[in-house]
Amino acid sequence: MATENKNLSEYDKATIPNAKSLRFGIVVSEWNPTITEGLFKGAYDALVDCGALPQNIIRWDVPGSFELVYGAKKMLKTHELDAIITIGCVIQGETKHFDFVCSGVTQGVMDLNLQNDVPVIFCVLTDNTLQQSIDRSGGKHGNKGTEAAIAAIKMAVLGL
Ligand SMILES: Nc1c(NC[C@H](O)[C@H](O)[C@H](O)CO)[nH]c(=O)[nH]c1=O
Ligand SMILES: CC(=O)[C@@H](O)COP(=O)(O)O
Repeated sequence: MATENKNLSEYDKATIPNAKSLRFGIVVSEWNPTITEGLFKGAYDALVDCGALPQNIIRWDVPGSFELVYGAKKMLKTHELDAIITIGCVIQGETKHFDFVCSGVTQGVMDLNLQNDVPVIFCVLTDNTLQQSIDRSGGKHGNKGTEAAIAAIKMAVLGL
């Protein structure tokens, strides 16, 4: 199902574990800040709506999506967390740089999940246009940050 057929912000709290005892890290890319701030708000608000305590949500900012992986790796080493959300917005430009940034952050986040016991959630938009990013960060398709927060809660308690 494509995003256009699913609202990213919809969730049923009755199906979400209470997050009051969970600790979250959120690493946010500074590229396309209007978009990434919208994604962060979606994630933060959903975590709190599901019971997470503000003092248990740590935010670090990094220059771009390519740095999300190092930021999450360093956060894992310095904090005891139950899940990390990486937030970025990569928009196609004139060159192939888009391809390498997207593949790098995608593989890097996957590697962190394979190498550690803390789930790292991939909340990185990889869009063709700014409008697609607007639509997925609180626009007509909802907010991928909200979706990422729900994934973070579910993965934090997986197997418990
Ligand atoms: N073009 C975008 C970038 N590019 C910057 C890289 O992420 C990285 O910071 C740089 O190559 C230095 O290592 N980053 C985004 O997050 N979004 C873009 O659209
Ligand atoms: C994803 C990028 O790095 C890209 O937006 C940069 O734009 P360009 O490919 O025109 O240099």
